[in-house]
Amino acid sequence: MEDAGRAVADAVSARMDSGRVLLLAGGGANGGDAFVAARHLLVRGVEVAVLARPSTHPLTTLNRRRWLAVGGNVAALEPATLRRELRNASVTVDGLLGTGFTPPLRPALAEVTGLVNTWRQGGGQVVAIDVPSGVDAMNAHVPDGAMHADMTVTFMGIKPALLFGTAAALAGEVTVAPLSVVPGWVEQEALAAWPTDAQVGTLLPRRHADAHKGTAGRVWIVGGHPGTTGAPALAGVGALRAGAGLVTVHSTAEVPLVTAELMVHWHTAWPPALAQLRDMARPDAVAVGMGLGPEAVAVTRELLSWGIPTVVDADALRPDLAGAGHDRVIWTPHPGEAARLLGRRAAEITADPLGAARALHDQLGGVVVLKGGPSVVAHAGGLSVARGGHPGMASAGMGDTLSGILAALLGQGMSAPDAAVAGVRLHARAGERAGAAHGYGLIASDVALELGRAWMDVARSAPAGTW
Ligand SMILES: NC(=O)C1=CN([C@@H]2O[C@H](COP(=O)(O)OP(=O)(O)OC[C@H]3O[C@@H](n4cnc5c(N)ncnc54)[C@H](O)[C@@H]3O)[C@@H](O)[C@H]2O)[C@H](O)CC1
Repeated sequence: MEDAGRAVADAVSARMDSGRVLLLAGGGANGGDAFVAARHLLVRGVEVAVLARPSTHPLTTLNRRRWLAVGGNVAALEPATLRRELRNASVTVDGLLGTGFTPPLRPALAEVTGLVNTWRQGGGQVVAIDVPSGVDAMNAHVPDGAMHADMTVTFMGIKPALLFGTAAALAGEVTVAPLSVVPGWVEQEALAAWPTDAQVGTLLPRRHADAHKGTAGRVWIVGGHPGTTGAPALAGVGALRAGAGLVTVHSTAEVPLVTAELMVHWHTAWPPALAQLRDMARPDAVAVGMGLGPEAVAVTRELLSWGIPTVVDADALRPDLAGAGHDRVIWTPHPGEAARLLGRRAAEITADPLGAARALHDQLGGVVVLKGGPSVVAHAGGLSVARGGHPGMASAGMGDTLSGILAALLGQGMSAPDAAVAGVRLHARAGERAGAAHGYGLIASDVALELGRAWMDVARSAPAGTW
């Protein structure tokens, strides 16, 4: 609790250079964090006021006493006192309810969150402790009356509500405060990893002076059929822009020549084409399924039997292929494809992306990338959630581009888990860059063009000497 409160005080100090801080302390341990934060702010010379509900947690009672012992005051949290204090506050710290919240929000607290949300709309800043009050930490759905925060300082790993759905919009900027616990405890106990660019950057392959297109990876894109030829082309460009040395599209459709660097092998039909592919030198990685059409399952089953690093996407994401995979396969469903694979509704997938990704991994094995904002990676080592991205990425072809990126990383020798974690972040970072450059109406080609700069952003975030 001491570490937590100090982290909150650090975050508040960083957001303001003057003004009065109002801290709202609930009865549980979330309120205890607020009392600790108030004490740290006071000794730093910050003007502080505390309004509190009766303490029901022993550590909150203890820290309430410590707050009084350093000369702090505390008044009962009532609507009238809250209105008065809000008039003088620049920042309000929400320490009312944390992970102990059980919906629905009781009327007395709903009145409090309503007053603070109205104040915030007038320009005040809200810093939430652990989760915004009224948000169920484990659920992306938000009950009415929850607090709206500009920043959330959370502890002991990320919570689903801070990452997905409408709940994430209430959290504002999220930081995970390190608490002094037994080393490895967070990794073991945390629901999901939320790797920083510094961590992702260490995963990326290095390019050396003697590199050539063979060492940069030979990738096949197997997809397309008459009428859907853009998907494999976009995947091919994604692979090239993610560093693949040689990319060939194999299709029974006339794939457009979108760039001279992308090779296209036009086959007449799949059964004879598979015999041809079997006789060719195996690629270092293959991505299959994009726009592949009705023969996707048969073609994918054959490619999976080769045991090479494989990305399975789009038309190939069928329950028939469960059990046909292996450890070097990355499955890349969006929520609709995930619903088809799991026999659930898409709304169930988006309400609990971590649970859905875990269920998909149980069904398919290998590595699963449940695409979304943000994407979730599920592998034998656990779950990992991508940071960043851009809402403009909600447009056709973004998934095809991601499949190409993943195949390129596999082709450069990355393990399937590392390729998935790094690939979703590179894709998201490129989306952020494209969003900043193009504003509204992003297309997948904009994102592909930013991949090289996104790669360097992430790579350079790694500890000095890594790159
Ligand atoms: N996880 C860690 O290692 C740390 C957690 N810390 C902080 O502790 C809170 C969780 O504390 P807890 O006492 O379990 O619960 P809360 O303080 O969130 O709230 C419980 C409090 O609220 C009342 N309550 C519950 N539901 C409702 C409701 N619907 N309406 C109104 N009131 C409700 C309940 O009766 C209790 O009185 C965590 O978030 C962290 O901030 C540590 O301090 C840091 C390490």
